[in-house]
Amino acid sequence: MAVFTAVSLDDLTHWIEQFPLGKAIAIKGIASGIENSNFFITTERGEFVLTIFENLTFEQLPFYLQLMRHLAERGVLVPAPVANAQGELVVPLHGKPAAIVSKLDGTSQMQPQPLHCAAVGAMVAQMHLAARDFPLSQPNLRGLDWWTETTPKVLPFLSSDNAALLRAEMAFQHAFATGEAYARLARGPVHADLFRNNVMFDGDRLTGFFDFYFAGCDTWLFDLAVTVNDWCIVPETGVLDAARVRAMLDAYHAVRPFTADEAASWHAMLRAAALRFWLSRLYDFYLPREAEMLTPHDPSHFERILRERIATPAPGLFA
Ligand SMILES: Nc1ncnc2c1ncn2[C@@H]1O[C@H](COP(=O)(O)OP(=O)(O)O)[C@@H](O)[C@H]1O
Ligand SMILES: N[C@@H](CCOP(=O)(O)O)C(=O)O
Repeated sequence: MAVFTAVSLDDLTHWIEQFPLGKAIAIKGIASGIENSNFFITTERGEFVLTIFENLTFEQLPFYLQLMRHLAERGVLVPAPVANAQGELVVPLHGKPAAIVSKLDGTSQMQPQPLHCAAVGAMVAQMHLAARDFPLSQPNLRGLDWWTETTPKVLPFLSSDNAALLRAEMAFQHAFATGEAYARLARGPVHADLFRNNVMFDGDRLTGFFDFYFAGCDTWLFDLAVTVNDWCIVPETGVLDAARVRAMLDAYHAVRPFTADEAASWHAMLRAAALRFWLSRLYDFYLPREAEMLTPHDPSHFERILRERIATPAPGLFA
């Protein structure tokens, strides 16, 4: 259950007066999610999602909310934040930062077919292009610096085999990230956590990307590698499914053509994306935060994916 901060209809009734949404009619806690307290709310103007941020601060939030607004204004399917009468997107509720965004239709597609992967690939490319002129900047807070900081914290908990894998992969990724091809990769604001549970489909129609709270500036290729590593695999083994990978990459390429540097970096980037989530899952598993109320995600899933990516040549980025 992921409502860490309770909000009653009474609380909402007063608080919502500052938004142009009419009267509050209903509020319902959302059980899924691990970071924040989320609610579906119904007002005279329709249905929205209210989020109370349990870990992010008032200073950190404008990047995420402004990015969502920027993308929504450019036709990328993402929840549009609602500003209050003062034009603020983040407002305190029960002493914590809170925001209201539009509700996306549909549900997550947890058994994607190539057509779903193609829709996601095309929208990822549109999102990258639409964010090029986004004026705010924030690094990917789960990037190489965080991996470097986190590695010594989790190493004591690992088997010698896994410790060796982590050390070796960190060395490989440091070398990759300081190389010449890497420096030339296109970059900008990216979602950085575009798993199946952060995308909505209404039937086969993509209705939007959400949960932008790991977004930051990083390479576009990293964003795509994170997405492929969740959408285009055989879940039990982590092996890439050729048809889904092809569908996603070709759809992305049709909107924003890949470069030769990206093609040369693709294999290392798939490994980087696997390492990123292996590390965060190890960290959440062995060093859980106090407020954590859900069973942490299984770290061995991304250990398997990382080993598989290291062992197997990557499919070509483009023909
Ligand atoms: N804008 C939205 N439109 C529709 N449903 C949403 C929206 N935002 C969140 N949800 C629902 O709330 C759930 C939890 O949201 P999520 O952002 O994943 O939480 P957390 O950040 O706590 O992990 C999602 O699985 C989804 O069902
Ligand atoms: N996608 C990450 C964890 C972040 O969870 P989310 O539900 O907020 O996307 C993982 O699978 O480790």
